[in-house]
Amino acid sequence: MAAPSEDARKSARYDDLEVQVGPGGETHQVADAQHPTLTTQQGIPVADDQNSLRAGARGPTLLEDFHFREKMFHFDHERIPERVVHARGYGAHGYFETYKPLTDVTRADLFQRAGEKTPVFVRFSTVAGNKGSSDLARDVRGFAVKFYTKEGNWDLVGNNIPVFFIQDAIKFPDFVHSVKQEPDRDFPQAQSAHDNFWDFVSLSPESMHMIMWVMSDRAIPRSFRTMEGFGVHTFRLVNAEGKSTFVKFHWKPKQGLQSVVWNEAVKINGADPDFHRRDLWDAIEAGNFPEWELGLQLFDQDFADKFDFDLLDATKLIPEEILPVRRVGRLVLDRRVDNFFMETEQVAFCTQNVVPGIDFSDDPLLQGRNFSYLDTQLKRLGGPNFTHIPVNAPKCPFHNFQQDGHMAMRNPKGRVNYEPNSWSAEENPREDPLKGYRSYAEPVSGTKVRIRSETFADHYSQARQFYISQTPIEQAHIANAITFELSKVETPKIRSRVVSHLRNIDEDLAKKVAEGIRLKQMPEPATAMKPTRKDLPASPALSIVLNGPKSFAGRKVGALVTDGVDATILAALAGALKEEGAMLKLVAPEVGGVKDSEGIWHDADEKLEGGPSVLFDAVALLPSKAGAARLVTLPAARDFVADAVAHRKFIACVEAAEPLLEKAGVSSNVDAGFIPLKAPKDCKAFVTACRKVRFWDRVNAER
Ligand code: HEM
Repeated sequence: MAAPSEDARKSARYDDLEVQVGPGGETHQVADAQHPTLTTQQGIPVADDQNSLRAGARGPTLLEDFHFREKMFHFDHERIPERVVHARGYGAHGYFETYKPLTDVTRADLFQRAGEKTPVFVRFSTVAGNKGSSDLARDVRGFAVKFYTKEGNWDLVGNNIPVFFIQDAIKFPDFVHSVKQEPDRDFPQAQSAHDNFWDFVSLSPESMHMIMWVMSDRAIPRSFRTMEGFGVHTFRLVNAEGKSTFVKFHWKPKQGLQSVVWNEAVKINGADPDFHRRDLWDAIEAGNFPEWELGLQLFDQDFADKFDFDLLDATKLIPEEILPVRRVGRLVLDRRVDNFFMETEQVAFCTQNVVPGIDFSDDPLLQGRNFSYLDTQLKRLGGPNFTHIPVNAPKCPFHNFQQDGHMAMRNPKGRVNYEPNSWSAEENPREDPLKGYRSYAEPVSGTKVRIRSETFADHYSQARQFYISQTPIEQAHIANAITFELSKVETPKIRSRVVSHLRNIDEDLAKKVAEGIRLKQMPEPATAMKPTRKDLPASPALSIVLNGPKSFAGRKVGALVTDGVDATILAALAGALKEEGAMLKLVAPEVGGVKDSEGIWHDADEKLEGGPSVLFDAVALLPSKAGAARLVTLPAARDFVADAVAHRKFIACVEAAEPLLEKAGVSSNVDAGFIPLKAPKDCKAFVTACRKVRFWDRVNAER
């Protein structure tokens, strides 16, 4: 039998595409003017990427097939360890612009000139879940910013919550073990609603302030774009004269604060587990660049001495009403990554990456973090040279004598690799006492002890202050969240112990939770090292609802449409949203789209079953009469409406949608959150109403 020819290919057409097929029917696409030649990693041109080299068309694969070997070897080694915490994240590039020089408080180069733009890379993340977990987990969000300044990289590795669970870094492994999946069963994934977490919490009263925050809507943000960020610890700024000023860092979103409600979060996780990353990607692609202002709370030792709490304790914050936040610049994210792995996955933040003019405090949590990040990245990124990866490399000139190690890409040039030396060489850097980093000369002395300072012992006062600073709906959400989580805890003693701590925070909250989990007997309040201070006033800055957006810009309306949708209303709605800077997404029974009342075709953005109302900030019900008759037969259409009502969204509806409202069991529920669209001009009123984001006054709506 004649040997089969490798050239025996025929032309074939798959609808719009012309290809070649081999004798086995496999598709071949060949290099041409638009498509460069495929090569191996060694640059060798590849003739056939569909078939391995075999002894005969049906024979065994040959060991000499270097192309197959290289391709499979590389694939086999694609994975690297995920981060031990904050594994799931999403990043983007942008810049930071300084408003005014801050020479009075810091010599940090990026703060020296008004209008100076410093490139940044930002990575947002959840903490507990694995890399493939859902975005809307109830969790803290990481908010890590790498500033590529002219005097080196400064990493502000923060969170969207200004306090933390623990006071001393030595508890971090225990805390993280407790919140991640339980070790014997490896579940639950990305959830704190389980025994181990609440067991740890119930035995760690220092976590109570943070618990109030993570059980609040802060832990289920609508978008990375609508959350604040915080450096958490007290840091130091140091000016050219060596004077130190303490600082707390804040990021204030220009988009305003906005969160989802829990029932919505649960459903978003099913409908679109990538909700937050898609949102950031879409916003940047649409030119809708998210912005935050950098805020500083600046204070000196006198303020610290007079303040009610220890500024070295990361479970405490300074209310903005006591110490206003000075806004000093803006962060704009205007460029998505080119490649997720190269940038977002390989970026390595570290609290120890500080530049001249920025320094640490003795916060024992911060001190421990300073050790942890480099250590973990050595393992995660496989060697000490991860600063050679472009996303981690400084963008200013840099020179040192560090060399070799796995994957070294830029050893010093020339003969010199040590100093002092007597060579004059191409690359021969020297230290610079004037420009170089100098640690703040803080006098330090003390007895070597393992002891927690008594100044860290008040665990409840600020937890209470946070709770009383919330609006009633937000307080209800906190009570519901704790009730939900404790209902997943199987051990009754743990549930009861948590309530014993809540009694030290707010009796009414403790009662609501106790009733919610149907506790047989109310526990005594937990022994408190320091009694709860009830005189701390509410801080309105801590509420999300009181700090919502000023406009509907950057938000999305989901319009439920069918064939025959009123063309003038649809056009008016699109126009009003565009004017506001918001987006319109069409949801239709089929993804192919609908024909409007004037016979014009509109492609749909989502098929109804894949585009539930939880994905949108507000909805519009725009079916034709015949369309509504069809929608009432579709469960997904009824859920679309019922969920929008339950989640207290603004709902615009044409008259023809009435049967759908009725079928969803909500027609009797009509309130001022429903905006009838009788004429095109009503669309503007709808968009104006949407600026409030939610119609919180809807009675008994939430499920
Ligand atoms: C003792 C306490 C802490 C320790 C030991 C610790 C340790 C770690 C470790 C090992 C990572 C993974 C880093 C990597 O693989 O690149 C990480 C990530 C992170 N940590 Fe912490 N952490 C602590 C507390 C905190 C606190 C209080 C914050 C917020 C202020 C925070 C914010 C972050 C963020 C945002 C990331 C993700 C960085 C990224 O996006 O790559 N951590 N932390």
